[in-house]
Amino acid sequence: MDEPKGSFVYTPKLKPSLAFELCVLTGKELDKIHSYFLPSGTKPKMSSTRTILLILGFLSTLAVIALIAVAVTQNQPLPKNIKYGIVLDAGSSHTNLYVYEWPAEKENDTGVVKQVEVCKVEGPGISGYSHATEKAGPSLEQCLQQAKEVIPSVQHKETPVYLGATAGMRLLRLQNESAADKVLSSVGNTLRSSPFNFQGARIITGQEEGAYGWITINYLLGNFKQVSGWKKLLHSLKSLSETSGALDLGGASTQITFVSKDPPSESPENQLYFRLYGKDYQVYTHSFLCYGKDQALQQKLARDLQASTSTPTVEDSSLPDPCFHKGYERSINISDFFKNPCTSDKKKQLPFSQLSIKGEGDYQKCRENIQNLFDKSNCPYSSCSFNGIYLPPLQGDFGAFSAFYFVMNFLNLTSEPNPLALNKVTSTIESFCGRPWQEVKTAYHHIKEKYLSEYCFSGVYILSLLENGYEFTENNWQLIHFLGKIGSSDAGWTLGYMLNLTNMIPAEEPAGPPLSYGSYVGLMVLCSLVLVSVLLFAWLLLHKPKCLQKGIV
Ligand SMILES: Nc1ccn([C@@H]2O[C@H](COP(=O)(O)OP(=O)(O)OP(=O)(O)O)[C@@H](O)[C@H]2O)c(=O)n1
Ligand SMILES: [Ca+2]
Repeated sequence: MDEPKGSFVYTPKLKPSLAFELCVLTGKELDKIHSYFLPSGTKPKMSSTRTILLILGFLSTLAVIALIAVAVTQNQPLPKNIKYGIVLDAGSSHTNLYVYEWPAEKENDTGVVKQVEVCKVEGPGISGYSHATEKAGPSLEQCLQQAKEVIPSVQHKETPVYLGATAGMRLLRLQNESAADKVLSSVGNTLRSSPFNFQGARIITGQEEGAYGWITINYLLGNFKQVSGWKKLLHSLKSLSETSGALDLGGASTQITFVSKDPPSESPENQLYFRLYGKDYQVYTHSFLCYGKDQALQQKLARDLQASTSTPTVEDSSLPDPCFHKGYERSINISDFFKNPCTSDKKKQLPFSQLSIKGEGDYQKCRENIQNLFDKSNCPYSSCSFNGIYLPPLQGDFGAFSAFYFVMNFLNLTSEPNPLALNKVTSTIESFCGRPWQEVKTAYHHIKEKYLSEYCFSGVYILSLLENGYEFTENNWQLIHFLGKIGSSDAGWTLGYMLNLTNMIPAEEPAGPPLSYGSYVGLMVLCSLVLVSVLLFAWLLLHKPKCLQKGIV
């Protein structure tokens, strides 16, 4: 087709509206179209109103496109400015270093901080350096080096580093305060001389350990999420169990933390009050020192020794133990054994310095044996867990982590999303304990002997702690979820500790834009589409194509 000439210059952009009219072309209409292309000087037949409308329509479409383009580009999230934080979990059995990262501009949102690195420090926990306190700090060097490689060097100086020590150091402080101080000062010196921003090395309380574990899992599960509009209404209708309880089992202590319904606490030392993202939480927590799985075993052995000193077996320095596999033997140094505050009250003069433990692999006897660790004889409150410690009625779901997870995961008992029934868990542990040590060792040769030899004891201990100690039953057992990680982050107290110390959890809901970025763009697109449709409709009304007039289409 020849290029149209003349004063009415054909604009290709008008083509779509013309094409629309070409639905039914009569001879008369073709003439009309031809008239658009008449040379200059020839008066086009199209009315001036229609021309104006066409131009207006075209301009509006352009405006809408421009509007969307501007909205999308102008409100694009800024390139990520990442911040980092380091927490060292100085546990009784070992130290872990965690590196967390989060986008700087979203500091107060929920669920934005995630773990990007974990480094297991070689050797024992820092409380294990009580005889060589100056070596505690240097033991952390290798993991600090790893953190230096993960975090960009320009950000080293601004990256906070915290060390929190738990039950191992609480015990060392009870046993030898000056050794505990020296260990803390050694690790403090090492961290101070690292390129990071040292924020302190201290022994955290059992209450803090419980509280920060609870904050960690609820933060990671998104239970503190800020909600608005109709979701807020739904949220307020939900029951109190919108947070998950936290069960933490370490080597030296264990913690239980959950939102309790009972308003006035009978035992104020177990009660914590939080205001997080504009919501109040009344949280029950308790930490049992000496009830971590390593110390519980020490307590059990001390009791067994005490009970059997009069029996001839102990004279030949060997002690049968139903919680170890048949054929397993372990030797224990008696003088070290009773220095521990968890066993010192059971101290006995024994005619030998080494005790040999001989496994029997008997679940029932082991269970009865362990049950004695939980004294249920006196309770000064309306309800107790054990040893006269207040426990309100259990409430909602629980996340069970650390050694709860390590042990249950080894025994294949962490099934999610459908947790196993209590009788299945019991029978699995019972049959595992009944397997001879040689068979277990061969089947799991890749697992450290220290861990492997104790999974029978630990499995029975976990059952006893949850069933006898906290009184979980077959009815609420499946509310316990054994979890190691949530997303990429380990479940534990460290994340909650850092969130708190960096003020990343606000008490009040931060004022944010009423709409999220996605909803904003969506709304813009919708409004624009409505506008275009209205314009198109108006144009159609004023310029009815023949096909519509005749009802052909
Ligand atoms: N794969 C693993 C890893 C650890 N463990 C055991 O789990 C316990 C340690 O649990 P952890 O939560 O790391 O305890 P700590 O933090 O060291 O101790 P605490 O919190 O009491 O200070 C130890 O008995 C350790 O032998 C295990 O059985 N299997
Ligand atoms: Ca721990």
